[in-house]
Amino acid sequence: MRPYVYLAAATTLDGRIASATGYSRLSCPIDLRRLHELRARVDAVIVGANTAIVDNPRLTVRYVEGRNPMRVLIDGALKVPTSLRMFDNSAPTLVFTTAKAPAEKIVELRARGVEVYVADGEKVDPAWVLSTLYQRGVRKVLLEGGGRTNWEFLHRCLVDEVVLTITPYIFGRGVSLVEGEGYPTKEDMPYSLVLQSVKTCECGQEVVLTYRVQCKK
Ligand SMILES: NC(=O)C1=CN([C@@H]2O[C@H](COP(=O)(O)OP(=O)(O)OC[C@H]3O[C@@H](n4cnc5c(N)ncnc54)[C@H](O)[C@@H]3O)[C@@H](O)[C@H]2O)C=CC1
Ligand SMILES: Nc1nc(O)c(N)c(N[C@@H]2O[C@H](COP(=O)(O)O)[C@@H](O)[C@H]2O)n1
Repeated sequence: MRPYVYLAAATTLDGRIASATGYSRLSCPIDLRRLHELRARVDAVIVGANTAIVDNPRLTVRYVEGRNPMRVLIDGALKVPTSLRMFDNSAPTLVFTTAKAPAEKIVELRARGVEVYVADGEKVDPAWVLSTLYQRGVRKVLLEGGGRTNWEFLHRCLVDEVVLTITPYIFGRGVSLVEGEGYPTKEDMPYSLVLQSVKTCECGQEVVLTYRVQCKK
């Protein structure tokens, strides 16, 4: 069993979630409130190591009333600094890593109240992350990127809904919504995307698309 998984992101018109320099502040304030409403509705929010390093996110609920979700970091080599804001104790925080992680970093994080799970293999299996969260009572998860982590979940059909805000920018280069090995044709995609809703943001410049992800298997 696994939780229901939302993938949320803001992209430019050319599908980037960040510029080549890592700049990613795309959403308008109204869209950020929508994101925080979603955070308040889920039990856990997941990010990958690069997002944690580049954005140093808090991953808390601040722009609306609501409880903070559990924060989950996936970082196979545990390359993030232990000074990240997400380790500040303002919400329960879990790290999924592998035996490649420096032992002293694991000790330090555990001493600071962060729960660290160490996978057996070379990589962290996203299905294992989700089943572990489910066993802990997590029923809804928000995947907040970045591109590589989005691929890791989408490629395995572990996302149920994509909530995408299209913003009026074009970067030309940078990090795409999904960064993986890719598919040669649309037929090779292991899932179909079914449009659920199209909403113009109250700011008048952004469009929020919601797609259901249907696994082909
Ligand atoms: N505009 C938006 O909505 C958002 C933008 N971003 C941007 O995305 C960029 C980062 O994206 P990416 O570079 O694609 O990196 P990412 O944030 O997806 O992190 C990838 C890293 O996470 C770890 N990781 C992920 N899955 C793993 C697995 N299964 N096993 C082991 N380790 C795993 C690895 O260290 C991997 O190198 C940042 O610039 C950030 O600002 C991130 C989230 C939302
Ligand atoms: N939905 C969305 N829109 C944007 O414009 C964004 N930049 C992001 N980024 C995500 O939010 C995290 C920052 O969270 P805090 O404000 O620090 O709580 C960032 O790391 C991305 O996961 N998302």
